[in-house]
Amino acid sequence: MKTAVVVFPGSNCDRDLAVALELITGVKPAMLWHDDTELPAGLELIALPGGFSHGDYLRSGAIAARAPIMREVIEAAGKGTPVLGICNGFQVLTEAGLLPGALMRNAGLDFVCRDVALEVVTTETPFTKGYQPGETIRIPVAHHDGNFQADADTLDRLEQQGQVAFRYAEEVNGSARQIAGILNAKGNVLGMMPHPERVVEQAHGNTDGRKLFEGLLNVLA
Ligand SMILES: NC(=O)CC[C@H](N)C(=O)O
Repeated sequence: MKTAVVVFPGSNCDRDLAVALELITGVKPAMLWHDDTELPAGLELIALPGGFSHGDYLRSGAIAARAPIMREVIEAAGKGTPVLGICNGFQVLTEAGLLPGALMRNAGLDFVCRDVALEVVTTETPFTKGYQPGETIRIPVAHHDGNFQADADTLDRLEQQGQVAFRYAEEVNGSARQIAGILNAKGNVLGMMPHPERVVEQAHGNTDGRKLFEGLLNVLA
């Protein structure tokens, strides 16, 4: 299984994501830098980590979305390569136009850093097939710009087409319709604010994030 983690100036969850991917695949991911201009051949997953790319200046993810490597990520996503964006990675994906909507400042204006309950809305995707439909899981969040917003037509479309992957089962940040993670129309790009890579082994206190990577990486029994 060939995976890659894209690192931007200010990313800070890249190592945790790399450790999770190596734990589950047994292979170290390629670590790509934002101004790289080529992807390694045969990638089966491109992962965009959390953090504060470019200090969250302008808007979170806006500058990173215009990095040279993102041209390649956009092209690969268009050809069907799975792309996973976590937290700042989700912000980058919306800013790059790979996912609709925007991540606004949290409704309470606070940085929210805690475990939250999530409903797995669809299991019909490579990212969520390791879960049971409607399952409630606990995954940590850590963000100040996690308030997902889109116009009503877009929100309706996301819901009707099965593009809502995760919903908060409690109030977290003011997100429209409690949306915590969405897919693109093709289903090969997932952005989510919670951090599954932070809960993949018992030492983390819970392993609810592990099934996301296992399902995605086809190592479920
Ligand atoms: N953990 C993260 O990725 C933080 C994301 C983002 N920069 C925010 O605080 O909104």
